[in-house]
Amino acid sequence: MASIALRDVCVEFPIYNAAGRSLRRGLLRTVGGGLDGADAGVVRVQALRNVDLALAPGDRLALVGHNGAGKSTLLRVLSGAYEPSSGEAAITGRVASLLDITLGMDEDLTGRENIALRAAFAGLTRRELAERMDEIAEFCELGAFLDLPMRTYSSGMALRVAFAVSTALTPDILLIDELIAVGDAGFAAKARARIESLMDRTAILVLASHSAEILESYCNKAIRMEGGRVVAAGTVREVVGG
Ligand SMILES: Nc1ncnc2c1ncn2[C@@H]1O[C@H](COP(=O)(O)OP(=O)(O)OP(=O)(O)O)[C@@H](O)[C@H]1O
Repeated sequence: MASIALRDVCVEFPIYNAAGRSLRRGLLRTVGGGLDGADAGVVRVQALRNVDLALAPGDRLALVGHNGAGKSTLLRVLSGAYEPSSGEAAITGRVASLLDITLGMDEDLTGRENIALRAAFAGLTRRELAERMDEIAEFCELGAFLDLPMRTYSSGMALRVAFAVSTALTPDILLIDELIAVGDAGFAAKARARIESLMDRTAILVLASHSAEILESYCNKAIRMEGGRVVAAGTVREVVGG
């Protein structure tokens, strides 16, 4: 069964070449996170501080907070991309994350080869991939381009491939950092429908967004982050409005 349990999770990024006073002062004025400059020459950005979170099937969590509050860092901990610097993160279930979706695509491989590579990373078996390849290829609407190296693609074409494969499998846990429009108007409508269907089918959804309207339509609970901490939790209306 899908579940997320974070206990006292902290994530910090040590920055080793930030000894200069002006840089340090500059960093201290930044919008989010938190800084601990205790060690000589090392500034530590505290991206998450003592975060506790428990989610079960049926939970659709909205992540709210200003730029730099820690939302993306939290999503990356949930995706397994970041290990907590301290505390514990226990994530059970197959995770699909729509974060940095084009990251790791190899420009020298064809779109089809990149799909196979990404599918393998996402945990699809060869058989699952074989069953889904035609549908993924069709969804991209790239015709013969799918068998050309991705360096011949426009950025929108690369995004179509990344999006199609990232959304090809029903996950237990779905992580989304802003619902971005993918491609031109026609493709964007098709992409939104595909994400909505995925959101309906996943057991747990975590969605970070700056849009109250989007969060209210898709989520049933919310947390607000500030300086890497969870500062409020409740219904979407309470947290987004507060
Ligand atoms: N790789 C990194 N190295 C150093 N600091 C980082 C790194 N990633 C994030 N941070 C810092 O951690 C803090 C939280 O950043 P994060 O990206 O999680 O915020 P966010 O809430 O997602 O913001 P946004 O709404 O702008 O996407 C910020 O202060 C940011 O500068």
